[in-house]
Amino acid sequence: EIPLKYGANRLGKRSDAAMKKFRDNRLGAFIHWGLYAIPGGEWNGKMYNGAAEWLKSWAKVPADEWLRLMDQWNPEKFNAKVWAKMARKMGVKYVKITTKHHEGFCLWPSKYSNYTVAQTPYKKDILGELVKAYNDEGIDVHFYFSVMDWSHPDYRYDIKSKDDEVAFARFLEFTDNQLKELATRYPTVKDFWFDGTWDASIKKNGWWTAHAEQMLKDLLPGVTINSRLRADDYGKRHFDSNGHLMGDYESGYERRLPDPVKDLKVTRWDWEACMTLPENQWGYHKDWSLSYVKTPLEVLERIVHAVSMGGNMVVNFGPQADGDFRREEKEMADAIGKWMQQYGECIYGCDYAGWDKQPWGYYTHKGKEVYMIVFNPPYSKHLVVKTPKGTKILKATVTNGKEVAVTETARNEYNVDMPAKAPEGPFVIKLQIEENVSSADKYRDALT
Ligand SMILES: COc1ccc([C@@H]2N[C@@H](C)[C@@H](O)[C@H]2O)cc1
Repeated sequence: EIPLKYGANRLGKRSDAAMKKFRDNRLGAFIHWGLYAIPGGEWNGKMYNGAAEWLKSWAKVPADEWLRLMDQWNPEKFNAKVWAKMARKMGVKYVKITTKHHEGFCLWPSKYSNYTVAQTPYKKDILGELVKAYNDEGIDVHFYFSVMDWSHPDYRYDIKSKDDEVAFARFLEFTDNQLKELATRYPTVKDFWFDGTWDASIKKNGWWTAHAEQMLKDLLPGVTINSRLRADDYGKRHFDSNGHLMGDYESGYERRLPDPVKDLKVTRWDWEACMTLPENQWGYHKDWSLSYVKTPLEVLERIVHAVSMGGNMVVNFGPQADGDFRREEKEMADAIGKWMQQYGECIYGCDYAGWDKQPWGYYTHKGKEVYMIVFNPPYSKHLVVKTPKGTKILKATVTNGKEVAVTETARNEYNVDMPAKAPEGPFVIKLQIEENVSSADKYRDALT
């Protein structure tokens, strides 16, 4: 292996209680909220169909002009308790909040910046209100933090001169100060999800990313840090130059998921995916007709898909400038929450089952049970299940308790019957299994 000073500082999954809680949570929500919610994708009468939180970039708005949006920041409908109830009803176990996105506007009254809620008509500490409200509902809070900061004169995309070096060193100190401020003002925070770390300036300062991870872990024992923060001695990101995952979980699955057959390598480490409802929009965009908007069923399938491969899923919400949510997002939270109410046991605390993927849906696993989550019921009315060598199915029950017949059809192959009355939407069959059964079977392999 290549000797590294700033590579992975641990091999394999973390096994401590804090990481177990991160993993068992499984379902989270993202909140992307900042000045970008005010223009909502439109600038000087022109609608931009790129990500609304990137409007400053698309419309080439100078930082001082963009930050004047602060004068309009006064979300009169904002009520952290209402947000927290919506999250609880959706069944999310954690919420990731944009403390500061690329624009540099801080949802907390940072003393290291003039671009914070304290300098707006709203004045109050939005982040503090949200942390308390979510925690009061038993929901963990994670912080999204963008290292790239378009408001800061010392940010550099690359380091090409001594001046760049000096300015960027000041910028990294500013960033350290903000991170320490977040960790000390909000000590119940459970995770930092770094973004805006792809530029050459960061890749040339891999040491700092290792230092930032360690600094937060010293301040908040147990806190989790995403791989996207990290660059090693040679600028390699997420996985170091020896191929080892840096940080505590992989955070590369943004608006995409690993293939359930070809990408089974992801089951070897912890990972968390995040997704949007319209294709590109994380921040509030006033016109969702510009791209396809996923249905609750399509969101649900992505949640189950992630958990079936040992990952977490974070579903994004982009609140309006007034502090309320758009109708589509309220309906999404309701629909997902209803399903999680009935079938959440196949998500929370569950992991990859290690069984071959079948066309009817996904497996998850917890303790001695394997769950079948059926999205595509077959005309045959039989759900084909192939178990690993030595594993037998003892019993199959629909989560309402009714048993369904299980017929062994070949070695380690079964037909699990669809329930007589197929439920309206995706449903769950719970399998009781016995492992390491060594039984001589009546089957002969074909000689070919
Ligand atoms: C240049 O491509 C992107 C796309 C999205 C992002 C940010 N990551 C997501 C989690 C959102 O915060 C989005 O703004 C950054 C760069």
